[in-house]
Amino acid sequence: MQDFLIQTQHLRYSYGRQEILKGLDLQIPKGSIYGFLGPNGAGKTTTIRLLLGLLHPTGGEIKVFGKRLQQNRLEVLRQVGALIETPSLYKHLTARENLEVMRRLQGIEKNRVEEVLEIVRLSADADRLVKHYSLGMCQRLGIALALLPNPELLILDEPTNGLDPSGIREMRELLKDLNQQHGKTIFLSSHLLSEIEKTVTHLSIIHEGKVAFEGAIQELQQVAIHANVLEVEVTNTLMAKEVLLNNGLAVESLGGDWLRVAVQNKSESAALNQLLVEQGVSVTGLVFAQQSLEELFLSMTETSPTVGSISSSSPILV
Ligand SMILES: Nc1ncnc2c1ncn2[C@@H]1O[C@H](COP(=O)(O)OP(=O)(O)OP(=O)(O)O)[C@@H](O)[C@H]1O
Repeated sequence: MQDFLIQTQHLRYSYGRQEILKGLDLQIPKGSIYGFLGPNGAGKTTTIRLLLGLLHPTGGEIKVFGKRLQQNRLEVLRQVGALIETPSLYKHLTARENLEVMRRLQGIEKNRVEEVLEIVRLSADADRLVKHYSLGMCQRLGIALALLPNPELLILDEPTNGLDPSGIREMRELLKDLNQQHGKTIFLSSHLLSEIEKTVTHLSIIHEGKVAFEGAIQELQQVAIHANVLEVEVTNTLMAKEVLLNNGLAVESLGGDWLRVAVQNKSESAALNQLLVEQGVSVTGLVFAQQSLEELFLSMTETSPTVGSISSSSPILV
């Protein structure tokens, strides 16, 4: 049976009357790099605060390492390293001094400072003042601080937010290294699939307080492969739309003489063409388009799903 380091069941949270999480079910496999994805304001930081016991759920349950968080908070959180938004650092101290302060406070052995500096690749800059660090270096120092007690699980809130492309690349490499060489399970949030799709092994997508997708990245890629659309140019869009709708197809106007129709695969273009011609509509253009992962993510998190959106109720071509 798969071992999950974090499990939430029907997790609910409200700020006053605003219900942010409406029954969130998450399962984070041990050994994974798990991306927690959702648009701005979806409730990612709120979920992370709940996972760290900084907020209390209004409903549902959280288990970390198989134990109920509320009853075992201190014991459980000892094995969790976290970075929420930008790390709190002493800017007038060096990286080594920042780590040293935390090491002493937590009663950790001295050589751990050198180890974590090496892991986050800051050894060469360890004696520079943090106020001269780039944002990417500050983020890596934040991760080094979280790593001091050698936790099994890391929870990171948007660790690539605001980083330039080279900072994002360094962060990706660091996360993979932490996972593969140091055995850490990593839960990270992001609002951009493109930033994390090369890094994560698993992910979930939240939309309107619930999970719209959860699974391995390959499963999402499979969904995208099957999420095809046909773009059709016709002489009479009104009539074409009626024919397609009458045949149970999801149709969207693209402007001009073009319509977009959801299909299962390329071979269905011929059937659609025939259907329109038989009903007296001339087809002057047909383009088959496969959704990218990013388009799939956007369609899953749009307020009203469109033709390209994927759900078990997505219409399928005859
Ligand atoms: N302390 C608070 N009091 C009231 N509402 C809040 C508070 N914190 C967050 N919210 C609201 O809860 C919703 C979710 O916020 P949250 O920060 O969890 O989203 P997020 O997915 O992390 O977004 P972002 O990517 O923008 O950080 C938003 O509508 C936000 O305005």
